[in-house]
Amino acid sequence: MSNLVVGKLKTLIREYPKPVGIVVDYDTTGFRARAETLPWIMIRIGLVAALRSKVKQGCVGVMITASHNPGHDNGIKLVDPRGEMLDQAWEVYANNLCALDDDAEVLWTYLETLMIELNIQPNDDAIIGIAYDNRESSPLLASIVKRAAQALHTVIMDFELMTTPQLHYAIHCYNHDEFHGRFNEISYFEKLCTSFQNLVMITPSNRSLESLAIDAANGVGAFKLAQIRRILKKFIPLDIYNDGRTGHLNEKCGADYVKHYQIAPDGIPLNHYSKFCSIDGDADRLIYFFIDKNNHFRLLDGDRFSVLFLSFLSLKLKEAQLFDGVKIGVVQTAYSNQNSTDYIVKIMKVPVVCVRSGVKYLHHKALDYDIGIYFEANGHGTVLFNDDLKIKVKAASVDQQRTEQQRLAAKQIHTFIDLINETVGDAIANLLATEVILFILNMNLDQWLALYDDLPQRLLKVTVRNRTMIQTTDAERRCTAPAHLQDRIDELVSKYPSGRAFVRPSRTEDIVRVYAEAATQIAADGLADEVQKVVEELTK
Ligand SMILES: CC(=O)N[C@H]1[C@@H](OP(=O)(O)O)O[C@H](CO)[C@@H](O)[C@@H]1O
Ligand SMILES: [Mg+2]
Repeated sequence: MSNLVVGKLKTLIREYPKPVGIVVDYDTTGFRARAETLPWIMIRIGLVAALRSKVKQGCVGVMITASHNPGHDNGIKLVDPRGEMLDQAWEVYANNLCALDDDAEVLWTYLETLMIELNIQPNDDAIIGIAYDNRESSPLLASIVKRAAQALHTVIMDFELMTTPQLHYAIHCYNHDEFHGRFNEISYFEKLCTSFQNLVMITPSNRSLESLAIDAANGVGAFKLAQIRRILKKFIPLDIYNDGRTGHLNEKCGADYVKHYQIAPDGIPLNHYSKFCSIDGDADRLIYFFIDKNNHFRLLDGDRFSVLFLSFLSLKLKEAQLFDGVKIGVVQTAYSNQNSTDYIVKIMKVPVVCVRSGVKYLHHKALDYDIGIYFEANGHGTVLFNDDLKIKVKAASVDQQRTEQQRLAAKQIHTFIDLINETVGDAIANLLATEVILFILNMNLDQWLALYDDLPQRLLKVTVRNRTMIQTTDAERRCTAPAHLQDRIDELVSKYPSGRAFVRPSRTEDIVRVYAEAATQIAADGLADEVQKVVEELTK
């Protein structure tokens, strides 16, 4: 066995050597970099995926994508058998393998030690499901992962072109008894579309749903949305722009661009619609926007989804007489607008917890609730419902002791749960969920926006010599290094009414992010600029 594996690894290493002196770090988004620098990493991740599958005795997912990064970048991340992100302990193994010398014997020695430690045999069964986005570099990178995993006796399921949330869901299905190891794309779309249609049909109304213009970032989501559009054409007109046929991936379009620059994307006819949304390159982020009557661009970001989904679920729980006794909570990050937090806590009387950025931290915290709603401000998030809650809601929907209105509300929640991808935030599922909530609550985007006013904010990218000089604590809201940085930020913030600012190193780009909020846009910009200067001074 060992000779065979070492032989295969030797061939792979010869084809895709590790550049000298390179150091990489697997974090919440996996590995991400210029595509041409990634092949050697694919070898290591293929091996980690195979071992993870052997340990868990289940199918592990491998997604090749760099999400909202430019088309020349790519990346890789692993999905655990329950459809969730890779267990953090395994990030260490991935990093260790990447740190080793580029030598097949050395890699094999490490793998052998790990297998003994984890009590697995080299020829234990392993299976991985692999998918990629529509970047040019994706098929080659996927082929390297497959070859490395196959060196450790791994069966490969090749899903080819898929969104990140689709892969998470596919892996969940594969490992879940009720799906008998089966997943197919059509059944996933049917699940989403059927729950959407059912929600529209059971809701008494004589209105119809207005067209939605979707900016698909020229990414993989465009191809998938085209299938949803076809199935739902009698229920809602979905018009897809930046559909990947001519434009470049994430270039002046997509959820990250629109959120970051707070402007409309290129390639979408702004005069023809009253509502728009943007998804990102791998379709796990969503944001909405519209042009108001004064011709101003108005953004509805992740915080707004938390508020909208919470409003809908609280209302329906109350109507179904189920609200008391249900533990409902919202998870946010430091990037959430303070006014959204205040609205949820003070007006809606629902607790909010702040965790560090990166969806896996939000997801983990949301599991503490019967209904845990989590969204990053950038539009990545979902809702988690625990099993007891699901049983309670289903029972209430057919309980003849309840009034028709109570049963209907329970049925609306029950059907809504089916529309949500609970494994990870799914832009396509969330877009349908948003549309149906707006329909049920009879709200337009103006009314949704009017629930609260955002505090003006500014987000800056600052290039520094070494971003790891900046260290943080308290859900990344305060700095512990370099010395005096936090005191200087506190001093600046105290000059601004409703001021708030923090600094943290990005985990996906080689930059430091500065965030500032204040009572006016001029003040938020001023605070952000002042904090940027302090960061530059103290990291020289
Ligand atoms: C301010 C911001 O949007 N940060 C994003 C960004 O992480 P950074 O570590 O800030 O680069 O990308 C992550 C992955 O998509 C996402 O989880 C996170 O929220
Ligand atoms: Mg993404």
